[in-house]
Amino acid sequence: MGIRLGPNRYGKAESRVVRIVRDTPRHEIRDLNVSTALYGDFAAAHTDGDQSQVLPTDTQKNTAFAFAKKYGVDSPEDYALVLGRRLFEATPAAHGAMVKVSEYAWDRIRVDGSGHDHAFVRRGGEVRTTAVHVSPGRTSVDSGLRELVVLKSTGSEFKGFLRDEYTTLAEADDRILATELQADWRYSRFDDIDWNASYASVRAVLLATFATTYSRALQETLYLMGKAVLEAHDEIDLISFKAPNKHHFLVDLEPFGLDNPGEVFIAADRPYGLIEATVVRDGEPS
Ligand SMILES: O=c1[nH]c(=O)c2[nH]c(=O)[nH]c2[nH]1
Repeated sequence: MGIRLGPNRYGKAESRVVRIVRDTPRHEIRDLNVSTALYGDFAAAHTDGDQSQVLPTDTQKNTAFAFAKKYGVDSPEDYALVLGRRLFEATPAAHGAMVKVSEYAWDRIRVDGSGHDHAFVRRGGEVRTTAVHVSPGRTSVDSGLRELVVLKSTGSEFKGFLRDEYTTLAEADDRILATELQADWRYSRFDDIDWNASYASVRAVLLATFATTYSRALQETLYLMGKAVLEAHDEIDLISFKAPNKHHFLVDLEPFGLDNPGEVFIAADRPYGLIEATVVRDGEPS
């Protein structure tokens, strides 16, 4: 029985690239975690110890830093596209290059009512992401966010569910709905997109929809959020969610002679329901 090399790729993971724009006293900061990978005809490196076609991961890392200087970081997407194209073109054996970027946001520290020129505080909350794939047939851009933690203290129920002999869950007419949202959306085109504006708008649509729609289940809320994004953004044809249901259980305060009409909860960290869904524009492959 023969043995052969299966799928493989290689690259530099998690280069922490911080770009400061300091052309004026008012500095700007972009803080990125960059991972690159190449795939293609790299069999000889695995089977013959032949590195002649291997662009070192060290070079990939160097390019990530050099391009932050050379081209700046207008958006994670623009940066990932130019980096991905370069790595692909620099490596004849490559069939494709992938660049993944997570961006950590910083806000200006407010002093006497205005934002400081060069002192920043890391914004809590979500991480912005993009994944760019460069290959001869197709370039794709998937952007998204992670760790967007949201909660609504009413406007959510869960009832009418299937029951069997192991079901103990009580129907909930009015519960807390909370999740730590992961969303990834796919751009159908990428030549004329204002990436930063598109990100800000998708985020705003997700939050507004979460806030203003009544929830009969997290599944319904995810679907409504995805639908709202696709309705508002014709440049996006698919959005996927991964949403842990961060359960909040009402605490029984009766032993202490206290009532508890939806006021005191225990936030359970695990286990959690994990709801995943993709919302797709009609006619698009999912
Ligand atoms: O929104 C919910 N969806 C479920 O599928 C589910 N299952 C469960 O126990 N609680 C919930 N809540």
